[in-house]
Formats: sequence, structure tokens, C-alpha cells
Amino acid sequence: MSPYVLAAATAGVVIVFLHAIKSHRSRKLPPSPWSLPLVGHLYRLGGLAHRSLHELQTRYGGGLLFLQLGRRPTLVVSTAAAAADLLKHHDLAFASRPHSVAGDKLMYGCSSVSFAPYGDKWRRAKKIAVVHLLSQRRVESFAAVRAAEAAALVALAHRAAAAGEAVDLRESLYGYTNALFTRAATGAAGATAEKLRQMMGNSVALLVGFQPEDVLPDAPARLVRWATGLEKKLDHEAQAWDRFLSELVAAHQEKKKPDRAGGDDEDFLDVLLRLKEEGGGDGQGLTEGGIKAIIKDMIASAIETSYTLEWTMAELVANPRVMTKLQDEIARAAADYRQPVIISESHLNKMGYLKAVLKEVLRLHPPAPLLVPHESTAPAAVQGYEIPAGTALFINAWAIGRDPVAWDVPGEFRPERFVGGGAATVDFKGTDYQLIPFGAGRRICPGISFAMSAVEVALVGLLQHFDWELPAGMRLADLDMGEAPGLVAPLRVPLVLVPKSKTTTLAEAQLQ
Ligand code: HEM
Repeated sequence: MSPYVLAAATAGVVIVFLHAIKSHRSRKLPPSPWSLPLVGHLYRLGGLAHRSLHELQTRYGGGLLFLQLGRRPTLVVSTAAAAADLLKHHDLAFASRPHSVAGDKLMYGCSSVSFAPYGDKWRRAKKIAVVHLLSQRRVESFAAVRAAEAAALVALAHRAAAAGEAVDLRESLYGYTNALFTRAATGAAGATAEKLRQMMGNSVALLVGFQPEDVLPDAPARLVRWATGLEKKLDHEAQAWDRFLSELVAAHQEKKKPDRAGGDDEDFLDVLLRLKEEGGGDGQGLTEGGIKAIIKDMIASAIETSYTLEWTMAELVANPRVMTKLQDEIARAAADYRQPVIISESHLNKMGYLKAVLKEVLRLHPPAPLLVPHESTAPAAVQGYEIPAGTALFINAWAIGRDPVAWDVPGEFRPERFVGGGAATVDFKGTDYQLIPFGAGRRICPGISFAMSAVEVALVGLLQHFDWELPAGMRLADLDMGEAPGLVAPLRVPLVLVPKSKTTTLAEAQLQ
């Protein structure tokens, strides 16, 4: 980088930092540890920000911390009580998102649901997602696609079992969710799904993590993006996506038949193009860019969904008692109802222990441990502190799931706490603030039902047909249950397990 760029960047940071310190001192703010010039508290985050922030919070007490993360004043919420107060009483003030240049470029001017700042554009996109794409009826309409993709996953495990080989679950579970989400979003499978998966990997690498504009004012941040080649990468990626999505849109417009409009066999792209064509109502103001951004949002969610499956398999292998109990529940359902290879979804809904296991996994391992950052658009008085407008918000769902005030023996994996115990009625739908892996309030994830159906169908298939063991020579104590660094957190080491068929072959399973 040239010395001029460096000097301009440094001067910018100093000005912003001094300004931040001045305004910080004049307000009543939550506890804030000492920080460094320029970077503020950024250096305290480390690779596993949710863990570092949890440690800081236990040291300072209370449920709120106020940090200066580079340029951004940031409120961190780490207890169930503080989350309840904030989300019940100040949700509106904190319903926006911090501006992101990568989101602007890769998400068509932040017009996806997840990147849009709070306002009319976001409200319309969210309504489309909730009412037209991810409603219970629409989720049910994809049951056959889920069953087919889960059967492909079971077949893959059968092949590995027959060959005595291990399965790389990180790889195969993401293969499953990506294929399923791509089919639901665009109707495409095979090579198209593979291409989208590879492109999504490139985009996610550019979208997550701290960006130059988080630390520097606009002009020096732009210089840094230019000097480091980031600007070029973002433009290149945006163009590649646009070419690909334009082809999918064109193919959909060609195949569209009048008698299909509004039917249950529509994929997300069909629905969005229909709403745009209808013009008024919920499709009002929907542009082709907006449609492409929403499609990207939906396909990207395959990542968190597959991480949930991977964490579940890891916890089950680490807790053989729970694995056996869940397999017994599944075996009873399969026997009672003479089920085919993949147990039908109406029967999954009656499996109480399955639901309890998944809640327990999401309590201990929310795939987005700090949710997605919010930003306030108005001042708010939270627990007696004055939080200025323009403050970023991290809700530490990982710490909240381990809050000792909200949970008995929080570090223990014990699904029974959700069956008849004190937490029997606690759910992750956004009203129980001690369990918020999907967030709560206005910005809550609209894909809970879509995600959980995908997780349940695959999990039940994998446990109905196989016992799962650690690879030869590996002991339970060697299983690494730590997280990989990043704002979306899978297991640190991809999970590899050996399947042992309970139904010797897929053909045999199909006959049962
Ligand atoms: C287990 C899987 C999933 C987890 C753990 C998860 C979690 C989350 C979280 C934590 C947020 C942010 C909440 C906040 O800002 O406070 C979110 C937002 C969102 N999720 Fe999910 N999600 C999952 C699956 C899905 C699926 C399957 C879809 C759609 C197909 C989806 C679509 C979205 C969208 C569109 C948003 C943005 C909402 C907004 O900004 O208003 N998610 N999700």
C-alpha cells in the first residue's frame, strides 16, 4: 500500500476515534473495558468473538457491554434478561442493519431481506418472504423434494457403509441442504446447484467478518478496498452472480405456463416473478435486482441449516445415551406407521424427543452465535443506560443459551430439560428470550419452519438407517466440540463419522 494511502487512512481513523471517545464520555453508557486507539475494542474479539464477549461480560457483570469496534459504537447483549428487555421494549429502535459495502455490491444495493436497512423496502421484502415463500403451506409444498434429497443422502451413507468408509458430514450435509434449497429456490439441481454452492462460498468469504468501512471513514475505506484489490473482487463476484441469476430468470420466464400461476408446484423464483408481474399488492416495487437478492438470501441459508445438522450429529455421537433414545423414538414411529425410506413429515411432528434434541443443540450451538448485527436508528434507554442512535447491536445468542440464571446446568447436553422439565414450554420461535438462535422481534429469521423441516427429515433418515461411530483409532475424548472462527460457526474440525447400516442396503430399506 502506498504511504499516502496509509497516512490518509490513519488520519481518518484518529479523527473518528477521538470523536467516539468524546461522545462516549458525555453519556451514561454500559460498562466498557479499556481499549486501544484506532481499533478500539476490536483487538479483544479474537477468532471466537462470541466466547471473548462472553468472557468480558462475566468479568464486568450485568447483561450489557458497550464497545467501540473500530469505527462502530456497539452494544453487546449477553444475558436472557437483557435480551428480553431490549427485544421487548426497544426492538423498533434496533431494527436496522449496519451499512455494508459488500452487501451493497453483492445484494443489489442491500435489497435482500437480511441486508436491507429498516424501512419500507425491507418491510415489503420481509412480507414476501414470510407470506409467499416460507409460509407453512409453501414449506409443506416442498415435502417431496425434501424426501428425495434426504433419500439421496441416505443412499450416499449406504454406499459408504457398504464400502466400510467414513462420511465427511460437513461436506455431505451441506451438499444435501444446498441441493434442497437450490431446488426450492430455482427448481434447478445437479450442476446448477453445484455452481451456486461454489459461488456462495466465494460471496460468504467477502460478506462476513469486519470490513474496511467498519474501521475507517468512507474515503480511506474506499482507498483501502481499491489498494487491496477487494473492490475488484467484489465487482467481479457481483457480475458473475448477476450473469448466472439472469440466466435462471430468463429460463423461468420462458418455461412459465399460464395454468401454473399460484400453484403449489411453484419454486421461489416462480413466485417472485409472478408477484412482480402482478405489479400491485405484495409485489409492489419488486425489481429484478430485488428478486435476485432474495433468491441469494434463501440459498445462503443452506449453510446455517447444514451446520445445525452437523452439530446435532456431533452431540449425538458425544452422547450415546441420547442417540439411542432418539433412535428408539424413530424406530417406534417407523414400525407403527410402516414408513418408507424417509418417514413422512406428519409423523415427525409427533416426535417429542426429536424436537427436544434439536432445541438443546440450538441452545448450545446457535450457528450464528451473535445473530446478524443490528443497528439503532433512534436513541434508546436500555436498562438505565442511554444508547445513542447509530449504535450497532450484537446479541450473543451463544452466551444467552448458557446463561446460568436462565438455565439449570447450562453446560450439560440434556434434551430432557425440554420434556416435562422446567423448560418444557420453551421454544425458539422468538418469545422465549433465553433461546433465540433465530433471533426475535422484527428481524427474526423467517425460515424457521423451512430450516427445521430440512433438518428433521435428514436427521431421522440418518438415524433410522444407521448407527454412527467415530473413525477407527479415534476416542470420544478426541472429538473437538469447539467452533471455527467467524460470524457463522460450524465445528472447528469437520465431522467425519462411520455409518453402520441397520437396514443392509437401500433396496432392502425400500422394501420394509
Ligand atoms: C438452522 C437454520 C437457520 C438459522 C440458525 C438461522 C438464523 C438466523 C438468524 C440468527 C437471523 C438474524 C436474526 C436477527 O437479525 O436478529 C436470520 C435471519 C434471516 N434468515 Fe435465517 N436461519 C436459518 C435458516 C434460514 C432459512 C432456511 C431461511 C430461508 C430459506 C432463512 C432466511 C433468513 C432471512 C431472509 C433472514 C433475514 C431476516 C431479516 O433481516 O429481517 N434462514 N436467520
